[in-house]
Amino acid sequence: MSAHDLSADYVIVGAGSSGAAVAARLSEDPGVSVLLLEAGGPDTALELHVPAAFSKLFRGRYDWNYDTVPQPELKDRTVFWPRGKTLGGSSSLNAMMWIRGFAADYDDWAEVAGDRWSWNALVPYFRRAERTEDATHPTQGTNGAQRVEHQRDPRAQTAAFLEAAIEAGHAVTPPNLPDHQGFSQTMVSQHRGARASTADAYLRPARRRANLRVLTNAFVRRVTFDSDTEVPRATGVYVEIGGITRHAAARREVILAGGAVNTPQLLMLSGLGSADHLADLGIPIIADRPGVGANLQDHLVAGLAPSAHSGTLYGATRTAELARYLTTRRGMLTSNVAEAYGFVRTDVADRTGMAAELPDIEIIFASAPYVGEGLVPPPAEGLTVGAILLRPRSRGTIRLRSADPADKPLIDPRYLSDSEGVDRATMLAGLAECERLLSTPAMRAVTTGGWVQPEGGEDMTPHERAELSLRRYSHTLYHPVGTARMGTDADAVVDPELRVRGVAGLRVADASVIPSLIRGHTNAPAIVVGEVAADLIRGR
Ligand SMILES: Cc1cc2nc3c(=O)[nH]c(=O)nc-3n(C[C@H](O)[C@H](O)[C@H](O)COP(=O)(O)OP(=O)(O)OC[C@H]3O[C@@H](n4cnc5c(N)ncnc54)[C@H](O)[C@@H]3O)c2cc1C
Repeated sequence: MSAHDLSADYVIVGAGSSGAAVAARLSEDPGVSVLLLEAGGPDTALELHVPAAFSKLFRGRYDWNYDTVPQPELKDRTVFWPRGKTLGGSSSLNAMMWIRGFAADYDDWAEVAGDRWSWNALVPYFRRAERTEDATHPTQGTNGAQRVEHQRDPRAQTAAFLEAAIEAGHAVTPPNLPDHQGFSQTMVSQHRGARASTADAYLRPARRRANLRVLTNAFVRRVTFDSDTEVPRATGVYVEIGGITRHAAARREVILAGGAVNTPQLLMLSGLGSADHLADLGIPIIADRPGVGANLQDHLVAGLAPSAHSGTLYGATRTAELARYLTTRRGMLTSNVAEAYGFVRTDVADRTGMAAELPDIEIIFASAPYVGEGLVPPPAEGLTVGAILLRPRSRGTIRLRSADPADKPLIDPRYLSDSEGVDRATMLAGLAECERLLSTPAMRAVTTGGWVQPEGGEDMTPHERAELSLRRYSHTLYHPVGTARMGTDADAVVDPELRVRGVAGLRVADASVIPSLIRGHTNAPAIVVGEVAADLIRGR
């Protein structure tokens, strides 16, 4: 590849959790050339690497800075949706929680996309991806690309929370078991107290390869097709670099890895989507694929933030903490904030027939009051105990605002919109469990009885606090998936080999293909999707 020639065997769009893995694996073969195009800049800034600083990146230059459309069930609020825009993508901006979910979640994928996506079939990919410190289960990798480590300096309140879980009758278990998971201290995608993104895990070790070219500040506008063939064939992408739009030609395939918001946006801009929607915007149709941008699922979280005695991350911005971090990589700044979590099954799961022994709520614990969607610094010493809706029934959409690639897409997760109200009932049951945990002796010992959020919570009933927390303060846990769903059925956007139906030479490899949300967090499965995609492309 010469400096001016933008052609390659494989053109990959997006250097995020999945895209970095695909690029690194494909370029292991010196016989093929790989061009990785990333819209964001390089990941050199210090704040990308200091764990506790992650929410300081929100609405900054490394964030696509999205907001949803108003959500009727959340008092018509818009919800802030950050997405990483740099090498590593959202793995460079995320909260570093490594939580793989349950084996049953992946077996659900296999139900719609075939056995290749079952838990048993994916275990070798988890093992290939992970480098786990003190692995406790044979399905955990110890020699893979991605560091998964213990926190170096968890807060004392985190131990109190795990004690509270036991007092409330829950089991404390090792993290990342395939089933029967209880409460655990979070393992993190970090190495020695610093963030370990997929740029660290996959791209840095591959950077000297002559056959891998990574371009940053390269904004892809759309995929190009040769429509003279029987089935339109992807020939490359138009990419804007330094204000100039150029064509990057793919000799073999184009692989979209722009994430669950930008990948459906790119597909629609390229003429793949609902024919009516594209026609409204004057976009020439390559294939009528109504599934593009549909099936959007996200994890909603609603937190309660009691006031706490000292020692929370409220103190993390002190100069002494920065000095400690820079000299020893220890102290509060190594925290990923959400230092513990646990899985619970509410009585709603029993009523609605969720398979036995599986949770419908994750309780998340942060040793700081996570308020204002993370956009404001902790206002006081406090904690957060929140409920995450693990398996939402509500489904939303990504749609284009216009035919201009620079326009932000319309994001409508339709939170809590399921007709039977199961999502809302589950969240309220989850918040009741948060209150139960907060009333244990272990939590009472570290909290003051006052409230940071909801403000004035001491004068409210638990139900009033739950209602406020859900309607006024709930927000995304940043886990959108499903907008270019894989499956064997005709409505699926991609087939089980991740090839976009209706065209040739185009695959999707990112969180968009995930057909249903896991009971966990989405970085690990996004990386695994990238690992599998590379094998599929290599014909393995
Ligand atoms: C604030 C935040 C906190 C989170 N916390 C956690 C957590 O603690 N644990 C966890 O497991 N998950 C977490 N997640 C979710 C997890 O990080 C994502 O699910 C995962 O990174 C998604 O991977 P992806 O490859 O699908 O997309 P991304 O990693 O978002 O990658 C997409 C890449 O494509 C690039 N791109 C997009 N459009 C274009 C274009 N047109 N041209 C060129 N490049 C483009 C983007 O800039 C980006 O680099 C969090 C996410 C966020 C945002």
